[in-house]
Amino acid sequence: MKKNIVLIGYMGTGKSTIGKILSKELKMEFIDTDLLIEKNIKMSIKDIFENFGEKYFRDLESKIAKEVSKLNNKIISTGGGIVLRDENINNLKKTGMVVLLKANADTIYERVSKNSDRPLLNVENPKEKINKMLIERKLNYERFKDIEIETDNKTVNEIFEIIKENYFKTV
Ligand SMILES: Nc1ncnc2c1ncn2[C@@H]1O[C@H](COP(=O)(O)OP(=O)(O)OP(=O)(O)O)[C@@H](O)[C@H]1O
Ligand SMILES: O=C(O)C1=C[C@@H](O)[C@@H](O)[C@H](O)C1
Ligand SMILES: [Mg+2]
Repeated sequence: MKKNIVLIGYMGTGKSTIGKILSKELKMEFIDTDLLIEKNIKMSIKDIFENFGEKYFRDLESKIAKEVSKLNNKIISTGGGIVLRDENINNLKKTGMVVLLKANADTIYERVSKNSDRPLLNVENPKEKINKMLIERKLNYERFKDIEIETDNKTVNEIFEIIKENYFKTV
């Protein structure tokens, strides 16, 4: 029974992209908490935010975090705000190695600009919002990590290799 690999970090740091590679290469099932929420409620995250508000989304997210924490041998890519509630990340840490993916605001802005499906960044000045949120959330992201990776100047393959190496040291 192997530990999960749990990917945390701000939007656009590559959690879903790296998660899929880890899943394929390590032959561990891939779970994306954002996708799981959308599948369960049959609604996009954008529509959940618009129709029911952020609190409703966060409650769904906490429920999912608790559920997936019961699993083993999975690659779990999380929503960027999973660290906003201690209970979520405490649950995930029990069965998983927590990998924090980091990127600076310019890199994030460039990466998320390709896709406008992120309700919290649907504002007049997304770059300013990214900067503000990175500062507000810094401690939440840092507190629970087992390892952290700066992704700005790394290819997805380099990031994969770092996670793999660390993972096999711990299991
Ligand atoms: N190391 C990298 N180098 C270059 N591009 C990257 C890297 N990692 C991710 N990307 C690109 O950045 C974009 C965002 O990546 P991804 O969707 O995986 O982020 P995320 O952390 O899952 O975001 P969210 O929290 O919003 O779900 C994608 O277009 C992806 O191809
Ligand atoms: O950083 C956040 O708060 C979010 C990140 C996305 O993954 C989604 O979970 C949602 O758009 C909220
Ligand atoms: Mg994602």
